Amino acid sequence: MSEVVSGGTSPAVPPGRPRLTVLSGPSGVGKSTVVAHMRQAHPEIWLSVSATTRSPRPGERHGVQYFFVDDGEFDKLVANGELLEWAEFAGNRYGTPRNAVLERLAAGEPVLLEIDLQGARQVRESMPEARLVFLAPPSWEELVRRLTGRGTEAPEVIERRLTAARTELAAESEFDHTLVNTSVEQVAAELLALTRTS
Ligand SMILES: Nc1nc2c(ncn2[C@@H]2O[C@H](COP(=O)(O)OP(=O)(O)O)[C@@H](O)[C@H]2O)c(=O)[nH]1
Ligand SMILES: Nc1ncnc2c1ncn2[C@@H]1O[C@H](COP(=O)(O)OP(=O)(O)O)[C@@H](O)[C@H]1O
Repeated sequence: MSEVVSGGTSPAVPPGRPRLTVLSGPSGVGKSTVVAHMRQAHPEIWLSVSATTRSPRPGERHGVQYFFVDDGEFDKLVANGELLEWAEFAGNRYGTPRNAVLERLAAGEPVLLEIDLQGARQVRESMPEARLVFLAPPSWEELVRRLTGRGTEAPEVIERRLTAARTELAAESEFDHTLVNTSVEQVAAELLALTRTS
């Protein structure tokens, strides 16, 4: 593939428009683990920080994993048009702050969104150039094992997430690519390649 070089000493930049990649997949499949692994080696892949009404898990910090907001604050974000997309998932609301994403894309940086199926569908509508990637578990049993083994949710919350997972798994064909999360290292490398190519 040919590369566009913008100047004598400038690094080569990938041709085409800056890439917006959306990663979705059922709760517990390993999205955060894979993204963290990829970004450890490639911090230049910018990950959008979403707003959510869910409570922080132990160790989660405001502005790092999420912007943790209450219902009233989320209502305002929606009313002011500040979210690129948003959805209710398993009893909480989640949304992508619009401006930060548009600024990064305008600066030519690769942007990654880690959002649910409903959000992915909204992005497909509003930004059809986005690349939609589905992260699938090796099996249903392994998904249950990972979600349960993470130990961050109560049994009834796990049940809600597994109910959502059935819907999400059924929608895999709507995505441009499917990656099966057997090996974190391998999937992180595949995801990196998808975020960088036009
Ligand atoms: N639509 C949408 N979904 C989001 C957003 N941020 C996170 N999610 C999704 O919400 C779901 C629940 O996220 P979370 O409570 O962090 O649980 P986890 O993904 O199991 O760790 C996951 O499918 C996330 O990808 C967002 O901004 N918009
Ligand atoms: N390839 C993998 N093999 C085994 N366990 C994994 C793998 N990827 C992730 N996990 C584990 O599965 C659990 C859920 O992963 P997490 O990244 O929190 O999922 P998600 O962000 O999709 O909800 C975590 O305990 C994580 O360590």
